[in-house]
Amino acid sequence: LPSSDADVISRFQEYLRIDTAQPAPDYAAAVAFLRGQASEAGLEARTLELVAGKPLLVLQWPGRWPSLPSILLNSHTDVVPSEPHKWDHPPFSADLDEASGRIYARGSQDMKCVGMQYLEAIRRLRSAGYVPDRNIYITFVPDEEIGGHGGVEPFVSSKEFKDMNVGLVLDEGLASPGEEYRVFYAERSPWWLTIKAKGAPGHGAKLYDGSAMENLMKSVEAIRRFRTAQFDLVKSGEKAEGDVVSVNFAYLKAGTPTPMGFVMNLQPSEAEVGLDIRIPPSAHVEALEKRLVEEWAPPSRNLTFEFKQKMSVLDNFGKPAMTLADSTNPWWLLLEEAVKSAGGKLGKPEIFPASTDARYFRQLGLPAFGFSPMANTPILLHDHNEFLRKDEYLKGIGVYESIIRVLATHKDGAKDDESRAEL
Ligand code: MET
Ligand SMILES: [Zn+2]
Ligand SMILES: [Zn+2]
Repeated sequence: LPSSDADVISRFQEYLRIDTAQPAPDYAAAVAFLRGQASEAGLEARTLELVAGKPLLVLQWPGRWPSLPSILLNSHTDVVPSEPHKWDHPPFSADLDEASGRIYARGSQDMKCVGMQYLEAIRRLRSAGYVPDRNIYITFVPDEEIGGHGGVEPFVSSKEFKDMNVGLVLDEGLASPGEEYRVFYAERSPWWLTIKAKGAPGHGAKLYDGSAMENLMKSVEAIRRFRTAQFDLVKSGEKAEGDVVSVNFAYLKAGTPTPMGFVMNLQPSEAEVGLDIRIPPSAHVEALEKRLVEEWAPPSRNLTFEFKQKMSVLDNFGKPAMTLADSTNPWWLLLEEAVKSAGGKLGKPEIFPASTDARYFRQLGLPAFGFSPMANTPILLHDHNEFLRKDEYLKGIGVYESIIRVLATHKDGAKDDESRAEL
C-alpha cells in the first residue's frame, strides 16, 4: 500500500532523531532503523564491518538481468557536530514548523534526506509494480565527515564491492537557492593541516624578533593574502567556488593558560593554527606544496607542518578525478532525462566545493554524480538551524523515482550479455 505523506515525513524524522554526530555517532541505532526500513521496502540487507565499530549497510534490489552493470545509490549516516544551544530547534529534534513546513535537524540536508528518499522512491516503485533490469544497491556508509577511512575507502577495495559490478554511483550534492537542481561531476580535495611555530619566550613588554607568535603570524598574513586573492576571483565572477583553492582557519592555539584565562605578560614559546584547504582537481599541486613549504611553514622561521588529511586530486590512472558530464557519457544523458521527466531541471554541472565519498569511486574510474534534490532551499549544510522543507523533501522522492526507473531500465531490454549496449 502506498504510504501517506504523513507516514513518509515521520519516517524521515525518525532517522533524523538518531544522534549520529561525529565524533561519537550512534551507528548501531542508525543501522537498526535502516534495516527495518529496508525490510519494509522488500530489500535484501547486509551489514559489512570493514573497520570495527563502523557498520556499512548494503541493500540490494535485485535486477532482472544481474549481469548488467549496477547502480549504486550512496549516502552517509554520520553528521557533523553542532552547537545545540545556538539552534532555534534542537539539532536532533527534527521539529516540523507547521507554518513554514521546515524540518529542522542536523543531517536534514547533509544527507539523511537523500538516504531516506532513495528508500521511499523504491517503496513507491515497488508498489507500482516496477522491476529493475539492473541490480540496484543502496549503501549507508559511516565516517564520511571524517574522510571515509572507516567507510567508503576500505569498501571500494573489498571483494563485496567488486562483486557488485557497479556502473554508476550517485552521491550527495548541495541545496540550490534557485529553481534548478545542482549537479556535480568532480570535487575539491581536502588538505587538513596544522602549522606549528616555536620561538623565543620572553617578557610581554619586550619587542623582539623570533617569538613563536611572530613566526606564526607572518604565515597567517601570507595565508590570508593568498585566501583573499582566491576569494576575489570568486567575488568578481571570474571563477566558480569549486575552481579556486579555498583556505580557512579552523583553529588557533597559543598562550599559557591559567584557571582564569591566559597569562598576559608572557610571550608563549609555541603557537599553532589548523587549516582547511580545498583543492580543485585541475590545481597545480606542486606549486601549492612549494608555497606551503617556502611561505607558509618555512623551517627558517621555526615552523613545521603536519597533514591530517591529504587527499589526491588524481584518480588511480593519474588523471584529475572527474566524471564526464556531456553527451559522450550515456549515464549523464539518462540522468538529465530522468530529472526532466520528473519536472525538474539540472543546472550546469559543477565542481563540488567541499568533499564527499564520491572521490573514492571516481578514483577507480567509475562515473559518479553528486546530486541532492533540494531546489528553492538555502544552503545550510554544517550550519546552525539546518532544515529542509517538507514539500521539497517529498518532491525529491518523485525525482529519485524517475531517476531509478530511467537508470535501471536497460534501453534495449537486455536479454543477455550479448545484447548489452555501451552500458
Ligand atoms: C576529509 S573529507 C571531508 C568531508 C566533509 N564532507 C567535508 O567536506 O568537510
Ligand atoms: Zn555530506
Ligand atoms: Zn557534510
